[in-house]
Amino acid sequence: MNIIKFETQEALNEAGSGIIVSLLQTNPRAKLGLATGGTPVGIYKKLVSACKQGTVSFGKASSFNLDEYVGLDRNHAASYYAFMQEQLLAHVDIAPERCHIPNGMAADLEAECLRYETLLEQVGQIDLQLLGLGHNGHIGFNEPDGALIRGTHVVELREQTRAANARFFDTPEQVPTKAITMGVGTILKAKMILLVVHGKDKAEIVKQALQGPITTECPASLLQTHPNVAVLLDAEAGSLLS
Ligand SMILES: O=P(O)(O)OC[C@H]1O[C@](O)(CO)[C@@H](O)[C@@H]1O
Repeated sequence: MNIIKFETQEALNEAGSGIIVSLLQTNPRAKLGLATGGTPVGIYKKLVSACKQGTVSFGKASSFNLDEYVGLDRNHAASYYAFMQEQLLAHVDIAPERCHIPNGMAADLEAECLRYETLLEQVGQIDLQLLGLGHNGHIGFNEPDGALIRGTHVVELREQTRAANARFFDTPEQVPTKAITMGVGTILKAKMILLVVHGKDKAEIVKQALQGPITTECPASLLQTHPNVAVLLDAEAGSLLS
């Protein structure tokens, strides 16, 4: 694992977007695994600027999001579909038909998980998977558990996760109780993983994930088994690392 600490958010976002820009410059057809949540927003802003300035094009790239809430229409402001449009996809030159996200409104959720996992298998390896980190060590929406499901599946969200994401909804009760997520097995298939973490409130889980035992009770700790992971931390998130 290549762990890099940054003094400022600005420097972290510059480095994160720089990695993605370099990838697209060398491989314009790159398959990008994208994440939601507060963490990648600054990186997405930099990518939008780079695209507007002509430094990079997403014209031949494709994107595959990690997860989506169950039961939230894509037009709902807090859906991950809407989030991705607002933060990145509507502002860069990516072809809409090459942007993929699970459909949390599918009548048959199991069939939707199978469709998404099959799509990922058919397109081949994701070139770069961007990840944030949940306070309990979740990646995508893979919550800590005695065992993890390898592929794309429906997950019951932990109360801690719902509470953390309540800031994106009008009331905490509106946060869905379920989501569709790529599995940790799906995530680990990517050629490269870029894990980004901010803030003091994640310092302890960063230490557990990167330097603690590899356990399904901290899904992010399984990233230790991947051969090509870059971790970008702000000074606070990295403050407990030895
Ligand atoms: O970046 P945030 O908002 O702290 O969220 C961390 C992680 O939690 C999720 O939002 C899911 O709860 C992920 O999508 C994200 O990577």
